[in-house]
Amino acid sequence: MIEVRNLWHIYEGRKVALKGVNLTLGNEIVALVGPNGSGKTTLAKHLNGLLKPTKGEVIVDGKNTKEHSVAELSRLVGYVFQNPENMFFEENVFNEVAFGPKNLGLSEEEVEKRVRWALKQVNLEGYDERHPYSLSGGEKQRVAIACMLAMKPKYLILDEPTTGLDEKSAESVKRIINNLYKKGHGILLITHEMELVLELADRVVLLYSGEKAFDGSVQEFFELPLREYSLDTPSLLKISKPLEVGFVRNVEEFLRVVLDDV
Ligand SMILES: Nc1ncnc2c1ncn2[C@@H]1O[C@H](COP(=O)(O)OP(=O)(O)OP(=O)(O)O)[C@@H](O)[C@H]1O
Repeated sequence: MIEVRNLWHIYEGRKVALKGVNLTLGNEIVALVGPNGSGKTTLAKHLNGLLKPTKGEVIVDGKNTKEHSVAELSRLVGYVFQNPENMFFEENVFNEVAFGPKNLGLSEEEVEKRVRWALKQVNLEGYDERHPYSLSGGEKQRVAIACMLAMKPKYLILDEPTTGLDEKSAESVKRIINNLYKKGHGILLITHEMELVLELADRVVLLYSGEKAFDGSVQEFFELPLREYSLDTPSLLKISKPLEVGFVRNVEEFLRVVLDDV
């Protein structure tokens, strides 16, 4: 369990980015949403100790982030940044994914085992020799997820994992996220894509001006006046509301309800 207790973050230059945020993350998919500048990235960076609280505390499976290094916390909390390709620096996929486990000081055999396992999780077996920059956007995103998985973290933070991907790649990344959740990972999904929230999340946390404005179910979230928070309503809900089909999470559910009524 990750527990964020009364977390304040004030950047140098005195920008108050988080104002007393409380949050828990267990084995669930929590969507972290909010307008630009509301504090999402700042909050996420606290979960693996990249930032330390100005006030309050963050406890990851009993470890207070103030008392543990980023290296230690990264074993527990993996973070896939937005536009991960900016972080690739090895000449092939195998070495890219092996980089983290090697740094943990694992044996060559264990490193290879982890790389093979991680690439399998994201359906990139056989991509070992490919140059990371030669891959498509979706494949790069999957390599970035594999890099993180190879560290075997319990919790995953994914920052805009499907933004900029074509539909097929986005579907594949969504499937991977769902599988990881089913395997027992806690997942924090930072996104501006409300379709993704509707389809994948168990719970939604809305930040507004550094404060938690909402923390609850996906259905309750989509009943909020989202425009006031500069957020959109997914097209599926715009269509389904006037048809009074109730709350549906994806096109298949929508069709099932609509066709049942015919
Ligand atoms: N290193 C920094 N120094 C000073 N202020 C910062 C720094 N990083 C972020 N901020 C400010 O803190 C506030 C929260 O920023 P943050 O990046 O956490 O928001 P966000 O919700 O992730 O935004 P976006 O959706 O645009 O990525 C913003 O006002 C931002 O300008």
